[in-house]
Amino acid sequence: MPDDVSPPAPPLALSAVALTLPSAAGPVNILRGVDLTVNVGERVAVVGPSGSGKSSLIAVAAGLEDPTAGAAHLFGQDLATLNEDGRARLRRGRTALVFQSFHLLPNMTAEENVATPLEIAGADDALATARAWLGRVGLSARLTHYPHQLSGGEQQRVALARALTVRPALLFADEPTGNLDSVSATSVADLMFNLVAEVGAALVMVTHDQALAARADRIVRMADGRIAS
Ligand SMILES: Nc1ncnc2c1ncn2[C@@H]1O[C@H](COP(=O)(O)OP(=O)(O)OP(=O)(O)O)[C@@H](O)[C@H]1O
Repeated sequence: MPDDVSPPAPPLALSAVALTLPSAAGPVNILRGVDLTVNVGERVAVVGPSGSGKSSLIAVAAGLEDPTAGAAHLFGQDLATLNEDGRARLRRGRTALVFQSFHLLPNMTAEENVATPLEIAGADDALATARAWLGRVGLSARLTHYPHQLSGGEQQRVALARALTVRPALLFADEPTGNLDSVSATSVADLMFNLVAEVGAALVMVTHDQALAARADRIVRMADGRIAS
């Protein structure tokens, strides 16, 4: 390899990240010095007791919350050096989020939900691509159904299609199977791991499910706002 080809920046690098938020009872130290680097294509599970800061870590990593101290880099860019627009541009198309409670737009059909990020990205064939992705997640027969007409597992499969259709380099998933029965959870997890591998995305996944965590390349355990191991 020529000397001037440097390796790609890690999709995510957090260093000494602290997050303190105000509350009626005074400031709460939610994250207390988190160091975490996620490499290209790496799948990381974040586990730990309730309240240990797992969702807050995702919020900072995804640029939804500003760290009080420390630095968060996405694809080598320090988020602190970017304004709101710059962060949105950096995230758009390169990161995606899947939540426990699906977060589909209720007034849009399944295919419209999946097409939306493609339209925002300026794709010409957004609806056709959305339909193809819904086929990939086994929902060809549900294209024009609204979220309330879909089961939880189906809604999460729509959310996965919506997240991955833009072929992000980094997927955040916060309890992606937390609201699903065990059969749906397994099928959503299988799809998520297959699709993440196919698009070459790194994955940062918060979960209470030990079997799901065990499928990751690495498990990070949080306790009291820190990475314990
Ligand atoms: N906006 C906020 N203001 C004050 N405290 C907050 C805020 N958001 C979260 N917290 C507190 O920060 C701590 C960490 O919350 P977080 O949601 O990150 O934990 P978690 O590990 O994801 O928990 P769970 O597994 O229950 O979802 C909790 O004690 C929570 O009450």
